[in-house]
Amino acid sequence: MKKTRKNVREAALDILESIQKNQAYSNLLLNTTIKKNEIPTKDIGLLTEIVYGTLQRKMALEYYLRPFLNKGKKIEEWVYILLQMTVYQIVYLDRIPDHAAINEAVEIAKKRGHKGISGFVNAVLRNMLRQGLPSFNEIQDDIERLSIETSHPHWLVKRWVEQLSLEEARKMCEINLTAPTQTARVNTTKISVDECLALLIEEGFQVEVSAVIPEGIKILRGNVAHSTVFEKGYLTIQDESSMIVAYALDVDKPYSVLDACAAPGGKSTHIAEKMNKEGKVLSIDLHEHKVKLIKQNADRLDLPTIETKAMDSRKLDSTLEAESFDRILLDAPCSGFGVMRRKPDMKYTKTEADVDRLQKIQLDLLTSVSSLLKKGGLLVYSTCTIDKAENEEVVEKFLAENVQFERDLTLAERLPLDLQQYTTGNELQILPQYFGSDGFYIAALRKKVQ
Ligand SMILES: C[S@@+](CC[C@H](N)C(=O)[O-])C[C@H]1O[C@@H](n2cnc3c(N)ncnc32)[C@H](O)[C@@H]1O
Repeated sequence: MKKTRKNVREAALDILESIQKNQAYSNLLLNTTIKKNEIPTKDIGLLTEIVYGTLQRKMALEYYLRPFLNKGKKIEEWVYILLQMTVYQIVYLDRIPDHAAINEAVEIAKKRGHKGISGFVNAVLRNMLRQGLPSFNEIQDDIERLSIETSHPHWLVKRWVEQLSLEEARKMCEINLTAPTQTARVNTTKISVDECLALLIEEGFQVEVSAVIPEGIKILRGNVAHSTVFEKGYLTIQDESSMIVAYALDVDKPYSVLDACAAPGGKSTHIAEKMNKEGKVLSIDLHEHKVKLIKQNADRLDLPTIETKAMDSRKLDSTLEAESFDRILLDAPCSGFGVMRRKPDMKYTKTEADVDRLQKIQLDLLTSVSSLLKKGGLLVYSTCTIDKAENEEVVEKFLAENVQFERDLTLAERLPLDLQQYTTGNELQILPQYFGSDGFYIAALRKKVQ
């Protein structure tokens, strides 16, 4: 039987439809669709852009389309998605002529549906071009306008405006619509930053040193996951904000460290590198398959001081010896609002109830691991979210119940100079707009000696 391959826009429509139906992850679907349809390398960029862009801007695209759709008339889901992805190309992709985007949409509608549907698609899109797009300024309410204009759910924007300010919320919503720059951490137990940069440049990558983390680098062109430098264990792909954690944990000596939520091992490996392969790091994660990833990374980076275990860190106090670790990191499971631009589908699936559910898990984890810390030891709590309920509130509640802990007010002193400005007492909140990293939160807590 002849295999029918789909072109870029048909493939994009398939992916967006699957995400809508099954809430499957966009990155996995992209990879399988590219393989299945043998999408040529030169078209992968466009496919990725249409899929991510349409997802990123979904609410704005719906707003643009609204005046041109008959309110009472139900349209099939795939037709609605086809319209959205075409409007995305018309409005946001300058290199695609409007008529080309419309013609492609009409062809897909004809092939998948019938003449009636293709006529409808053609009419809606051409009407829109003729009459122009509705302006967001027609929306009176600030929160609603920001929500629709930047395609973030209303409840989330409201929360951010209340917790930050309208201006900060706007900056964050806007940066969430842009593609992140790849960053990586040099394994300084194997190579210096300068040598690593030189090797990457030799391999054809465009790279520069991070402005905030001494061992961090920014990749301006290319994907270093496919480099020889990566294969040799000289690099870990990691966001700059995640690299701050090992600094906060103060691991300049060969300590005994517990990383209680460790997979895939980005922070465990950084800690082991910072201790220069001395001391020990016990890296635990709930899932066996994820623990394997930590092991793989530790092996690739040649870090034998990392030991891995699959366990529930809410129950560690019954298996590990009390007060046996100098340092404990709890990089907790969280809503991930700080990494939204990497996972745009998340915007439409998370709910406010998730935040409350997560706070309970975070507190349970924190309480459980706290008994394993030596007196005078340091406990770092971190998340890749920017929501106070999962950050400041968790820390406050934990401290209220655990009087043997106090805020460690020396956090700023341990951080690279340019990051110190973002700390308040024992806490650090990074918003993505500060220096283009993910949003991230860190709190440092000390177990009192007496
Ligand atoms: C934010 S991720 C950790 C990322 C990791 N620290 C890194 O830098 O690569 C949170 C991790 O917590 C794990 N996790 C969730 N609940 C857990 C539990 N009860 N016990 C241990 N690990 C858990 C998840 O499987 C997930 O891998």
